Amino acid sequence: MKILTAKQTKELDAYTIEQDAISSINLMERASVAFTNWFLRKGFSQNNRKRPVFVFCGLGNNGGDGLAIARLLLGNQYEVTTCVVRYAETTSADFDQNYERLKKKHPIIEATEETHLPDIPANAVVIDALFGSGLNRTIEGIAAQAVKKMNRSGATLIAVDIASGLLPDSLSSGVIVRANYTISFELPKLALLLPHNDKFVGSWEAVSIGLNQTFIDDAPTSNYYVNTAFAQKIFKPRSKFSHKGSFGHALMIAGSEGKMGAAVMAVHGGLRAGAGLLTVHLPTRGYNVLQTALPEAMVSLDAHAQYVSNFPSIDDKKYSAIGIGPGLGKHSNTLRCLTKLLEKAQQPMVIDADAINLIAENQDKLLTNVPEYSIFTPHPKEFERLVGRTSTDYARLRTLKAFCQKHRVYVLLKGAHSALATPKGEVYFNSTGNPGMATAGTGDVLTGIITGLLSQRYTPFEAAALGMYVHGLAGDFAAKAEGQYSLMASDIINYMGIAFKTLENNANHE
Ligand SMILES: NC(=O)C1=CN([C@@H]2O[C@H](COP(=O)(O)OP(=O)(O)OC[C@H]3O[C@@H](n4cnc5c(N)ncnc54)[C@H](O)[C@@H]3O)[C@@H](O)[C@H]2O)[C@H](O)CC1
Ligand SMILES: [K+]
Repeated sequence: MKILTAKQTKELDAYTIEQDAISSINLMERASVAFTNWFLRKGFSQNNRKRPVFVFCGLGNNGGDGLAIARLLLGNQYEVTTCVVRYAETTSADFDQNYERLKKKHPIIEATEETHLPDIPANAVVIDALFGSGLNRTIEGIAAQAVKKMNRSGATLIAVDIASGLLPDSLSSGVIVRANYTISFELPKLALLLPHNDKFVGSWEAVSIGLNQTFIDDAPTSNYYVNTAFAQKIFKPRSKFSHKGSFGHALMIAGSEGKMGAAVMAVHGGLRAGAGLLTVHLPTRGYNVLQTALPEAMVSLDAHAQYVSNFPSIDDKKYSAIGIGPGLGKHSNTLRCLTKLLEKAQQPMVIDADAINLIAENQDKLLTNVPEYSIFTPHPKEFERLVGRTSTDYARLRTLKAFCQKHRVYVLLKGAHSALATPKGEVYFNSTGNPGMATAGTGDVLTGIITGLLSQRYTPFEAAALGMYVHGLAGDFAAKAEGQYSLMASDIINYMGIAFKTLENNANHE
């Protein structure tokens, strides 16, 4: 799914009106109906009574949506208080039409100064329709006072399209609505996916309003959203005649004294992701642990007991994918081993954890030897070690894209909505996952999954995108069953089967 800019969204809106024989007022009605349907599904009742609804409207089309939504909710027997915040003289034509329609049957509060703003009880549901994608500067005056009042109310705040004050695709400042929910029209906006905006976005959903698909398909963008449909397209179901040789042989180089569990997690992830064969290379002291935990894996033993200091021959292309990093440690011999491996390796690798840290600490020597199209899987701290500090989410995205373009690698920056950047400078944001997954070992599982997929001849991009999606989906299933608090990395492994099965089932029904 594509993520478009505010400017493109406006063009998309206009194109749909022109091409699809729908008037802008009817498109507004569609958007308002889509919002209201979502609202009605949620219900927003307390003790079997509908909670009071307060709608705050601006003067543009976002405000027009608010007026239409107020009308639709009145029709569904909600008790609605509507307030138009008169921060300027001019109003949009579609705002005017919806204003007249609503005013005929419902009183509208006009707020030109703070004392006019209605008091909001804490049990209310507030619909924020002050500004949408047309916002182009910080909010001031009576509109800012309205935002502050909403934020102070303790009520549930729902943003129409986007929280007022939040710019869709650039850095925002000033007062911003702290929404609990955001209902974005048609496509997600970049701002919804960035960590620092979480408090303004809440949980969000994109609802379809039937905007023109040809325009969307043709629109240039470098930002994408990896949803189920996207992952489904990448997923390859197995054919009847496949055998374990069809799914490659993965090599995982991992583990050090006290961190052998990381190797176990990674290997487990790789096997559950369907690697035909998997050899793990690890320090001798990890042998019993590994073979006991995972008899399905083969083991290549290092020359050293406590850390990795060498690696098995990769000359004969025996391994269709190599992953390195989980629990590796940063011993000087391990650094020497990684240096040699990078010199030798001809194929893209999956590079995680201490392998990233070692590369970060020895950039001049190591970075140029990383095989093209390798996949780095850093968490934000590891990424910072690699590229330095960045001051905002937008600056970090720019740095991420530039790093991938310069070194011709993929970087999967982990977090809520993990961001997979490509050598072309595109970014693919993940749709799956939950805060329960911020716990020990989940990154090792991800490295294993991606290595396992890479070994089955998914391209590096496909392996990374599908891997991050399935990892998050398994985490979501695990959280549903076990709750987010107690979720452990091994739960993700346990739910990987169900995650893959959803893709298998859908593929079979196509
Ligand atoms: N995208 C779609 O296909 C549809 C979108 N709809 C809704 O329309 C809004 C966008 O509406 P627009 O009139 O362009 O802008 P806003 O309502 O967000 O803002 C109004 C107006 O206010 C001016 N302005 C901007 N920033 C400020 C500020 N800080 N202070 C004062 N005034 C400001 C500016 O001139 C804006 O134009 C979209 O979000 C959807 O909710 C349609 O209903 C359906 C299709
Ligand atoms: K809004």
